[in-house]
Amino acid sequence: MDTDSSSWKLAPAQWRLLIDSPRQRASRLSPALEAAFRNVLRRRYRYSRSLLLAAHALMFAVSPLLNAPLFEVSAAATPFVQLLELGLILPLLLIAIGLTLANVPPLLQQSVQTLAVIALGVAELVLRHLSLRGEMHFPSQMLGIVLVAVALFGGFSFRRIALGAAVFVTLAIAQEYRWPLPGSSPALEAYTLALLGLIAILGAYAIEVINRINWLGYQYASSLAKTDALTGLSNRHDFNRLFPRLLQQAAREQRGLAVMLVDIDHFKAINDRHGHPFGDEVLRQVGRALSGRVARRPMDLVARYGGEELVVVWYDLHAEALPELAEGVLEVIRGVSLNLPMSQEPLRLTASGGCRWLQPTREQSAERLLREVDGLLYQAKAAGRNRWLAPPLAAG
Ligand SMILES: Nc1nc2c(ncn2[C@@H]2O[C@H](COP(=O)(O)OP(=O)(O)OP(=O)(O)O)[C@@H](O)[C@H]2O)c(=O)[nH]1
Repeated sequence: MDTDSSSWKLAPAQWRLLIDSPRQRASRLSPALEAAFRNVLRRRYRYSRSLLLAAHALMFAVSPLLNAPLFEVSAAATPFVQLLELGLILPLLLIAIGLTLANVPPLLQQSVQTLAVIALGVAELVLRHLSLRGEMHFPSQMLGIVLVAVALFGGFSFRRIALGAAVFVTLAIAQEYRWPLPGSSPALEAYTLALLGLIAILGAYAIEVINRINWLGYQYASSLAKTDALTGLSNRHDFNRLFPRLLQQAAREQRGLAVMLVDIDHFKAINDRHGHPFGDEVLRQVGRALSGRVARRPMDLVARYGGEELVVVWYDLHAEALPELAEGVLEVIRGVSLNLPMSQEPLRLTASGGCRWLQPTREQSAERLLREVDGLLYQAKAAGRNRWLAPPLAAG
């Protein structure tokens, strides 16, 4: 389940704000959001980065065939060039490709890939250096092409690309001036390299902004799909998705868990006497009061189960803690402060609940558990409302 998202879960309106803010779209988000965004990019670029590395690996693998006829490597430089291509860069690229496709920690994957790309850049500079010293032919444009390819298909952050490109292009231009090729213009080489460097940097920036907008849009849409528009709590759909997974996780980890169904008392009368919009406002205020006040831990759930019915789940809970927490939920609802529309008298709001603590087994059915808790809620209503009921040991 997406429990890792709990530290950066935002309400739909907050995502909307981020989408509407040009600054947030284009530059960095808060550290937690930025880390989540980067994680997604890392996964998304896994294959394109592998293909990029594979294309270069192929280039280096066939290089022994091309060194003499195409690059015209001198006899003296051949052993060194072959060692660089086959002994150093090719193995590093192959390891980086292997790690990309294997299931290893993302940090290790990323570090090796970054190392492979840096080594690739250094190799290109060395080959061009040999070319400037008359040991082989290796056009300076090759450096720019590799840089653009890495910037567009590598999925590296814009900042890294900008820094890497600046260093790479500066070094490349410096050597063009330091060892100018007879008959060629270092200024023209520098111009081409600088232009390709600029394309790489601007391309990486544009891609990052587009990715960021897409990611924010996806987060906005998915938070809308999970949130009840009136109360701002999770909706039934999201609850139905998460609750069975939570039961399974509790069974796996042998954790206790409690579930409570809560129903606002005499809500029909509130609607009938004071109008549907006022009923809506009551639900809105109940949602606002509950969110962030009850079941606040990352794995807990608070959702609108239906009409004026809510559901709360506490994960990793001891049985003895339930009475106080269940009473706390009813107390938060009692504390909702609203004046009646006509008389301006304070509304007296109460709710009833049915709850149960359990340590689930793998066979535990979510539906059966909810039916059982619903039965207790029904009994709490029948017993006079404004109370919660649980199976005998923890009854309140
Ligand atoms: N304003 C408003 N009312 C809703 C909404 N969803 C459900 N309701 C109303 O909630 C009321 C629920 O009433 P009942 O299920 O009969 O129960 P009750 O009046 O709360 O009585 P008890 O549950 O027995 O205490 C119905 O009148 C529904 O129309 C909503 O989104 N907004």
